[in-house]
Amino acid sequence: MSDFELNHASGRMPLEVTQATEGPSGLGIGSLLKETGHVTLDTGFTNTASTTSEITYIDGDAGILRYRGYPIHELAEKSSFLEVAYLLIYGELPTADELWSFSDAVRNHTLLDEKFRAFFSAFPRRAHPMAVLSSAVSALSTFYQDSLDPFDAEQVDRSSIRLIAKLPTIAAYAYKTSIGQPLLYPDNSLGYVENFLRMTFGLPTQPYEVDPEIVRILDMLFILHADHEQNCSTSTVRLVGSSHANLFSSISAGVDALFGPLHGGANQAVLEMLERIHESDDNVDSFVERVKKKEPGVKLMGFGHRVYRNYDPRAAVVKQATRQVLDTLGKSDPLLDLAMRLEEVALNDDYFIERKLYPNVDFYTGVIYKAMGFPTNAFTVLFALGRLPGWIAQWREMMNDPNTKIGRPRQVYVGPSERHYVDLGSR
Ligand SMILES: CC(=O)SCCNC(=O)CCNC(=O)[C@H](O)C(C)(C)COP(=O)(O)OP(=O)(O)OC[C@H]1O[C@@H](n2cnc3c(N)ncnc32)[C@H](O)[C@@H]1OP(=O)(O)O
Ligand SMILES: O=C([O-])CC(=O)C(=O)O
Repeated sequence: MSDFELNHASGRMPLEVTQATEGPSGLGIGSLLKETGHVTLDTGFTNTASTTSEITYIDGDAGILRYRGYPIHELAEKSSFLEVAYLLIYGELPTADELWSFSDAVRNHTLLDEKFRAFFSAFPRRAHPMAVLSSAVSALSTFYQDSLDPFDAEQVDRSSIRLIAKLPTIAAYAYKTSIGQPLLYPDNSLGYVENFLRMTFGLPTQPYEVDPEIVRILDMLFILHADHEQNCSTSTVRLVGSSHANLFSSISAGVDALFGPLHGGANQAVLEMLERIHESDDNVDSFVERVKKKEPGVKLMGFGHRVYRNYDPRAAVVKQATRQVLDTLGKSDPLLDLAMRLEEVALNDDYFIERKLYPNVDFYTGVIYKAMGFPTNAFTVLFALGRLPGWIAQWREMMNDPNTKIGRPRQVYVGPSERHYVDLGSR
């Protein structure tokens, strides 16, 4: 019997606690418990690795991000989203033939079952698109019962392709339903992003035209979002998958985790924050003062990151792209000037400097999505479309790792010690 079990059996406080930074190095939690009787308390996993991984490398102090070894700015400049999806999932850049086959497989699966289309009209008009997306992804498993075995490589490949192919269709249909417009079938003569934009903004009676520069920039934004190692949603995908839940269920859980404003939902929250500042008497300086006073609910959204203690390399690329999109569309947006002013004030203020708070990937994306015509509540869906290959790659890596165990953190119990039931009449 281990110390831990003895403690429990005697009814004393069950666990001694070791701070994450002080625990003996090189021991997994199982062995840590066996050898020391101590468990690591690390709320928020600030210093606990949940896995080894070959997919994404981040050096948060140096502002470095690489997918499978390739620097993010090279991929953003030279690659395409489907190529990056292949790289993340299979570990190598595809040859021309491999990319063609992969893209062709995706093209062949963009359609949703007719019965599935009816699903969208069941939601209330004002349903948040992330809630619709998560439900719809979960529901995919009911249509594709032939590809749910997490240990059958061919089935996993089929589910991966289906997800990548159908997510844009689902996202577009969630939007169309919310504004009461008819759903368009995918047009598989178009590229991945153009097809998505057409299903989102096109009308059955009119030809759809979009500037290729807008397509390129949205494709690049998807690349920038495609993976970020063990973030909240990816860890959720892994945790759910660790119980051997199928890929659709695991990804649906990832969508839910992404929804929150501290994670992917920050892109929506940033735009709402900018609009509130713009429409109110609050100017940038007084808003920043309120943030620093930590008024309840007042944060500089789109700032701060658990891993980056230096500028998020993606934020720099997004900032530059914001200007390009506005120029391409011949638009201006006072919210961009406001965001730049907020950034300047924050980056010169001791509160943010001491805490190493910089703009993250979500700070500028909202201004771009707004200029492209997306409603604010659709922004996080765009993040999900980008993050999908990363979720899939991480889930597959975990399933193929012989060391994977069901994810099951321990706790430090701080409730009452044993006490005895008191009859209702005596309380
Ligand atoms: C895609 C992504 O998920 S990127 C992140 C998107 N989220 C956001 O933009 C929301 C705003 N940012 C945040 O809430 C946080 O910075 C997070 C969630 C991203 C990271 O959280 P953590 O790593 O747990 O950092 P934590 O919340 O402990 O912050 C450290 C300190 O900086 C402060 N801080 C962190 N972010 C912010 C912010 N955006 N505005 C004001 N203060 C902040 C905290 O209040 C804390 O101050 P303290 O030391 O005085 O208590
Ligand atoms: O890594 C994180 O904690 C958040 C995230 O997903 C990202 O920045 O893309």
